[in-house]
Amino acid sequence: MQPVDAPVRPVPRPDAAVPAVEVTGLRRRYGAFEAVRGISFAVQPGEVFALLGVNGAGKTSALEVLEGLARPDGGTVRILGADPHLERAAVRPHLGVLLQSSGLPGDLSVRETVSTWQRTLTDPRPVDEALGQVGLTDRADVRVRSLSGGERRRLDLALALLGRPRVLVLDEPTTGLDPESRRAVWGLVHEMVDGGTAVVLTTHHLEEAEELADRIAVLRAGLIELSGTPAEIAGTQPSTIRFSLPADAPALPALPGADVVAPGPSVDVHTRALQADLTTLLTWAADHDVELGGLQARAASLEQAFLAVADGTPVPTR
Ligand SMILES: Nc1ncnc2c1ncn2[C@@H]1O[C@H](COP(=O)(O)OP(=O)(O)OP(=O)(O)O)[C@@H](O)[C@H]1O
Repeated sequence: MQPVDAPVRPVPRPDAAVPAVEVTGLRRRYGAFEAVRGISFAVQPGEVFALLGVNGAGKTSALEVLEGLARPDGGTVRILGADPHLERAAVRPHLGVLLQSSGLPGDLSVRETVSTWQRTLTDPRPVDEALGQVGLTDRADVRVRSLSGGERRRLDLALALLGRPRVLVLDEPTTGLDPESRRAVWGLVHEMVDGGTAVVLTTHHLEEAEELADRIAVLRAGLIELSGTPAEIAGTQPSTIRFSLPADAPALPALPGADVVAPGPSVDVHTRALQADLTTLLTWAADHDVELGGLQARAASLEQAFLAVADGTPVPTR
């Protein structure tokens, strides 16, 4: 077996046609329990890939293998063509990692923490630039233990970005951040991606996945249940037309294939033919001089698709 941290072949240059991240049939076990049960995906330079899933779905267990912190129990992981565990010395200079909890020493100041980290890197950003990026310039001389939770998270992110990584792995990057800081983090991720960095992230904020991710995989019990662009994933669920009817309205027209839920005057039509069914309803309403009160028509959201996977509702294959 190759010793950990042995000098190994360098990773390919940025212009090489190698996926930034390639995960094939990844499995991760804790004793008899298999937390990740054979997942595969690839992420290209300049792409953001989000792993979503309810608590315990296996996201962190998978990310720890990408980060080189754990070995797979099956399958392979390659970061820039190299094994992040066995070829750690080659991968590490190009990999930025934001763990779910970082455990930084509390008695160092923010500046000392960044300077210490900087010494382990080959081409780090200057400390002031790193602190400015995450809005911690004014907190540079404060001890880490005195930072708020959100400030500490931003320091974690500064450390992840410090080495100008080609691959960035972010485990719940904005948990605990206020809405303004969250937007600032999104801006930083966009900047990194524009510079060609590949990003793999997990989040419980679906609007974050919608904002950042080019592609998403939804994990359930260690398996990828659904994957695609945010729009493709949302599109696995029916759209909804919602309105209310006056008491004397005639019977609704037939809407073949739609699910019509009308517990009283309010009506929900769940449909995979939004435009056709909306046209039928509007024509019917005009013909019968009926007003569709509070009419709304909306495509399904990522949240609906996510909840359907979490509930174990079968997702139609496309
Ligand atoms: N060290 C461990 N020993 C035993 N089981 C573990 C260990 N770490 C994680 N697990 C289990 O593996 C499963 C997946 O955990 P993991 O932390 O990967 O989930 P997750 O999707 O990241 O969840 P969360 O959203 O809560 O962070 C869970 O059932 C968890 O209890």
